[in-house]
Amino acid sequence: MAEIKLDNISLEYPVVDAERSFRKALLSPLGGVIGQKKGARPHVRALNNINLTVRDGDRLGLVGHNGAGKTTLIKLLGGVLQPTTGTMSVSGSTATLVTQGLGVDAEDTGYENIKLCGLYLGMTPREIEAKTKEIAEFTELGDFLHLPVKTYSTGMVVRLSFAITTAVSPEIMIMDEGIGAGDARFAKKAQERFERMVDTSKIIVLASHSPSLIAQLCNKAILMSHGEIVQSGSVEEIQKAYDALNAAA
Ligand SMILES: Nc1ncnc2c1ncn2[C@@H]1O[C@H](COP(=O)(O)OP(=O)(O)OP(=O)(O)O)[C@@H](O)[C@H]1O
Repeated sequence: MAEIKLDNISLEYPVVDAERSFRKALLSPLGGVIGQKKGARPHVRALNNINLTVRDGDRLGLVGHNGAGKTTLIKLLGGVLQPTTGTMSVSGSTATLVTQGLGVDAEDTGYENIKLCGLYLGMTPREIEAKTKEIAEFTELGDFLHLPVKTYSTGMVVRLSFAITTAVSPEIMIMDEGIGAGDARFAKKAQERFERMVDTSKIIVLASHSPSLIAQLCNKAILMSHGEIVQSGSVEEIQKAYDALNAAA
């Protein structure tokens, strides 16, 4: 059984070189909570006292304003960030799908990137070897896969990173804004592959500003604001609450 459990999670980013902009930033209506303890560096409290349980069958959408803490929560769930306080447990194989920041290295060839990104995604070297041919075919990049990624167009990089990230079959999919899918023809076959991955996963957590993407992929949602969960419920309820929040702002 797959499960994610967060107990009283808070996460603070230390702010380096903040003295100059600190006062101005205090006035901002967006973002997390900026604070400074006596004698310590300023910090941004991006997540504040988060309690959340996500179970098998849950497809959870994260909704909220810029700087609400969605990406930070995604990075925490993906193991990229550690909480400052609180405890987190994740049971189930997890893949974090972000097009940007997947770790595609422009100096390396397509094939080298398949190996390296495969490792980031939690595949074993043996699994990567077994999947390389299929990933390569799916990209349709042919001999370009022997060349450094810096020789690719933007769409070619998207094809490569999409093919790699969707080669895994995780129990838990963590996603920021969905994943890009290249030109129209590639987008069609990418959609099918992505849907297969969604169907076979047990838990999805998706942060997005797109109401239609959330409605398409999620069966529940939480509304975040200033690093806190302010409401949880059905996708419809949360979209309504978010619209109301925006209308009041
Ligand atoms: N590396 C960092 N260093 C310092 N503060 C950061 C860093 N990354 C994010 N923050 C702060 O943490 C807070 C939450 O940011 P986060 O990126 O999680 O928000 P978000 O909800 O994903 O926003 P968006 O919708 O704009 O992507 C913001 O106040 C932001 O300024």
